[in-house]
Amino acid sequence: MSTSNPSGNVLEVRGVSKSFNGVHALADVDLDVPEGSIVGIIGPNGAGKTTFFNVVAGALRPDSGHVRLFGKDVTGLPPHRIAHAGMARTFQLMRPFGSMTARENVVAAALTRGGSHKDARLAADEVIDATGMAAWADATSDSLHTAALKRLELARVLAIRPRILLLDEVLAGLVPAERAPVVDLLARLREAEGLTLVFVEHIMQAVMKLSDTVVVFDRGRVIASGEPTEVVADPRVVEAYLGQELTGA
Ligand SMILES: Nc1ncnc2c1ncn2[C@@H]1O[C@H](COP(=O)(O)OP(=O)(O)OP(=O)(O)O)[C@@H](O)[C@H]1O
Repeated sequence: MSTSNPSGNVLEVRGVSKSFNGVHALADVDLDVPEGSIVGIIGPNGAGKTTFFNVVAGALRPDSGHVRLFGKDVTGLPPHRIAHAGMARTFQLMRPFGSMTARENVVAAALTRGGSHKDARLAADEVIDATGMAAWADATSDSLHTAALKRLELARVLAIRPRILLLDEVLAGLVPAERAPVVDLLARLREAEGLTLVFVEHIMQAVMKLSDTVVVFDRGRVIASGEPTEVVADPRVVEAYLGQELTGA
């Protein structure tokens, strides 16, 4: 798929709405994600953040609106077609193959890019090192604790070598000492490989550190968007989200 997209945006979302039984999970959402940028999405529980990822990644068809990826309209395409175009995502609930080792799960992800088993094993070794999984990479996935599963989920999507990555709360369940290496890795991948990243996160330290742009969802709408320091000072954002969240972050 071409990168010669005149807008310079990897992802463009226009007027996307999605309702469930009359509940507006998304209401007329617009979002631009420039190539190589990091966009942090925040908002209270039920604001529509996961629904947004589901629509963008093809798991849900929007009721109206459009999603463009690398300049091409991908609205309503199935997830595998969108993945093939260069987008990968993580899930809040991780679904590794439990009887396989962590390493085998990462190799399986790398194989989805095509190429040989040998290439997939090399790619897996690289992300296993980068995500700090080496010590337990040969444990079966169903024996892993939450922090390890989070790392595995991240390694799995990185092994796919996406051009744009959607991360849904990859830091939740990690203690602060475990979060820093993941945040550093994401920053490095953007610098080294030009990875474009859109991430949903409640850990505000990470949001402030990583994001070029912070987008705030509330009741299905984007209520603020802009530079991190400006957005967190916006009274609407404090009222909708940060007032309660900052005390617990
Ligand atoms: N499959 C579904 N069926 C019915 N309602 C749904 C479904 N998915 C989401 N919703 C509703 O849509 C709204 C947005 O939910 P969503 O999970 O997108 O929010 P969120 O911002 O990701 O929340 P959280 O931070 O808790 O993950 C909520 O009211 C939720 O109950």
